[in-house]
Amino acid sequence: MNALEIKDLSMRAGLFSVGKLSLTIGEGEYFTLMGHTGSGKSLLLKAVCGLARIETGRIRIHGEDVTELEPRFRGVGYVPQDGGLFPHLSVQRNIVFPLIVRGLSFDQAAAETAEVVETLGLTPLLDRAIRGLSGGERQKVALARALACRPRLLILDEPLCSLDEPARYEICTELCRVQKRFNLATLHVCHSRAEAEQVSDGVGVMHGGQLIETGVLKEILEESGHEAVQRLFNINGATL
Ligand SMILES: Nc1ncnc2c1ncn2[C@@H]1O[C@H](COP(=O)(O)OP(=O)(O)OP(=O)(O)O)[C@@H](O)[C@H]1O
Repeated sequence: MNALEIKDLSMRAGLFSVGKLSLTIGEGEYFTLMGHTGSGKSLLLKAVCGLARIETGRIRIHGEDVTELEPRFRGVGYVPQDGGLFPHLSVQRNIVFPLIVRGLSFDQAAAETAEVVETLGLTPLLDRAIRGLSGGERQKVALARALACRPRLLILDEPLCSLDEPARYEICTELCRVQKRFNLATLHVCHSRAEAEQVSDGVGVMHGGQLIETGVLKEILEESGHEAVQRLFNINGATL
């Protein structure tokens, strides 16, 4: 069974429109969504999370039609572009937050998230304030919070854009490890070819609200005839 199936999705935001767009992500697959700024990547992620209204189409997660479901019932772990952490709460309070909202006590939520905290090496940081954390540490906390509810699908919107190359490489390695550990299908928006090469099983390229390429990155780089793809990856001297 596929982890995510998007069929004939269309949506609007102001003057911008997306679609009709179809995309399938397999069980345990790490799928990276790329494209120039303003091509509709974040809108698509928000539609899958249930945070943006769609006009047509269906969204299925592990076979269940979630098109009409509220975000909290979709089983999606979402890391937004800015991480979305609560600055006034400690690291641990941030991580357990989604479980507290669902009615668990703090102790239950702490026990439930212990494995994720341990896997991401966050135990020494649990009592720290968000304010003093490095960019990489914040990204790990945001990731732990997204994993807290044991999602069926992980969605990451440019989670590493504020990091320098070594930190990005380290977190990418960590991401891959966690993703494989939990066999979690992942949809990850990124702008970095190096990042996409490091983590992806499959890649999609968006342009003007359309998904213009999907497949293995190496083949897209070698074979795509789309000018927008060639510009995105600076192929044949085409520049951004
Ligand atoms: N609420 C909104 N109202 C009006 N226009 C919107 C709204 N949300 C998004 N848009 C427009 O839709 C287009 C696509 O936005 P989106 O955030 O999906 O781009 P993106 O591909 O994620 O870009 P980036 O890589 O810069 O994050 C943009 O032109 C944006 O200005």
